[in-house]
Amino acid sequence: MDVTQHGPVAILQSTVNTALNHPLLSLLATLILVCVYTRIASGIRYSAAISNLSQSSTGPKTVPILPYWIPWLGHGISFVSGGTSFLTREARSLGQNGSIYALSMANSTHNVVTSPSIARQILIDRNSPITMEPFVYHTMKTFWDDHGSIKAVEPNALWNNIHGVLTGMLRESFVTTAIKGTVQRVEERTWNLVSGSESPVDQSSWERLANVEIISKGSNDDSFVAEASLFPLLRYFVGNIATDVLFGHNFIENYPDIMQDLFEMDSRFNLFLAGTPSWIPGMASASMARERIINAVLDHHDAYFKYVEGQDPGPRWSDMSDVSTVIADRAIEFRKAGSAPRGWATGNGAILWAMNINANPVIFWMVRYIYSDPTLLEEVRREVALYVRIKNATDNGLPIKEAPRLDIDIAALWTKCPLLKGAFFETMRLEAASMSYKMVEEDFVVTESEQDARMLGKNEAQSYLLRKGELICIPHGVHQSDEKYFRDPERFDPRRFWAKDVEKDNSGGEDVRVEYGTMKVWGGGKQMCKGKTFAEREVVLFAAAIVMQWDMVPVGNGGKWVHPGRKVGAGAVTPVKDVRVRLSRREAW
Ligand code: HEM
Repeated sequence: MDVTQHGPVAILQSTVNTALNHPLLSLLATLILVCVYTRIASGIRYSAAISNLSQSSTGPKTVPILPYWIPWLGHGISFVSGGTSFLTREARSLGQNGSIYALSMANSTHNVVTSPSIARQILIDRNSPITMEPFVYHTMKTFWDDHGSIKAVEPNALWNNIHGVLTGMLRESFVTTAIKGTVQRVEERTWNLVSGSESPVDQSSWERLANVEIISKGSNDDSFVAEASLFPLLRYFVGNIATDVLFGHNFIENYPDIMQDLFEMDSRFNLFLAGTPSWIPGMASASMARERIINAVLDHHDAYFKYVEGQDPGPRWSDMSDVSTVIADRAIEFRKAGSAPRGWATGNGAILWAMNINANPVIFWMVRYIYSDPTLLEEVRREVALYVRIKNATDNGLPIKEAPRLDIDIAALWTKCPLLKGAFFETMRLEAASMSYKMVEEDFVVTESEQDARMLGKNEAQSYLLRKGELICIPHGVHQSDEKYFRDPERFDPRRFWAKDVEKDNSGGEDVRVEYGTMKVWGGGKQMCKGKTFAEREVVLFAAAIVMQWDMVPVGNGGKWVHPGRKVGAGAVTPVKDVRVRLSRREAW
């Protein structure tokens, strides 16, 4: 048909006919048109917001939403797949306007804050009208599949009594007991991080998961050389002790594979959060692991309730006296609030998860960084030698002697070892790209500091309006890798966080202060990391013990330590490549 002869009606009719004859092609064309329209409309809106930012009018500015192609979903795919790397790229490409920008995802606005002064105002200022509650409900529903049991708990009981127990984790009473138990286990077990047993049957779970292989048996029982995959070795060694400290030794004995399930479930964190159903390929194994964790915690709590009521919880739970106060008190508060069992199982499972997803990889990275620099290794060993000693067991007169153990002064490791502490802070800067997520409860204005504005090359500080119902995402890793704040950001510098007056210090290190500065790796506000005080001691404890007890060199790469790449997840990054190392025990120093 010659449409030029028949006008607009004929054109429309012809289009409809073509669409009916080629439905798939038409659908595709419509989708492309919708995406192009979305990109143009969001681009125009973005340009208007940017030009408004550059005008010197007073009053708060609108946060520019980056342009996007796909309606409703917006930046969702890039965010889920790229995480902090994607957010960093966008922030850097915005130059002067990079202190705060917004993404559109699932039809809501997510304000991404990269300026440390705005982050501080949101996290620390108690008057900021922000909440994390919707995000917690969402995480419990999608990641933990709580069947709505957390939402069903009366809010006052949930946010005051049950959540309030977590605040106790920051108190000395919790930290002292939990750290004392951790120190004791590290003192006893570091000797057998690699036991020397060749058969997997005699090896511990972390040795089996790290594929420990004995390379040379040595001249006596203790001196051997072994190869292991360092990341699983440390992740599971730490996880085993941490779980024991949190849930008690019966739990880890009854559920020795719980850590594997936890990390399996965690490997799909972003996909769970995006609402991906468990029948989608690749999700089944993580969903089954989640169900096993929930059932394990249910079993544990069932026994614990019997134990506190003076009933017999059965032979598998013969000693529940070492369940930590945080798990015990929360279980009891959940029950008092009338929660369904799935509520306390997922709620306390989440504590186990929070305890292991950051600290364990951080310990791996810290150990790797220290060994990869022979001078640093030597300096750290010299610094901690007084506080991590080796004690031979007293002769019991039997043919099989008890293994030597460490004797660790944890208080001194934290207060008198600035190099160790500095290496910990620097490891977190590079490898713990944590994220704080909040929701705005009322419209409010945030303002960057003059100093942050200058850092971005602006003449004056700017204020931004955040609107009720919008979300705030603070990706701490974007700031932690910003060369404006951390010179030569890719370089590992264990003295970077030493306070400025260190040059005047003549004490040989003891009086050096190590400060977080603008780094807010623990988040902040009501939902700040409750494990902070514990984790600070835990990380330096494990790192110091391993560094003193073991020698290690990498296998492959010509014996050089090569960065294994970063896999982004919910917590600290994990290595992309296997880090295979050769270990031998140090028996004296
Ligand atoms: C290096 C290790 C760790 C890092 C970097 C870290 C970081 C974080 C961050 C960024 C948050 C969210 C804060 C926010 O949204 O503002 C958080 C929450 C939390 N962390 Fe940690 N964490 C670590 C270790 C631990 C450990 C060892 C425990 C347990 C003993 C723990 C328990 C928790 C809990 C319970 C929450 C939730 C707090 C709440 O909802 O009130 N964390 N952590």
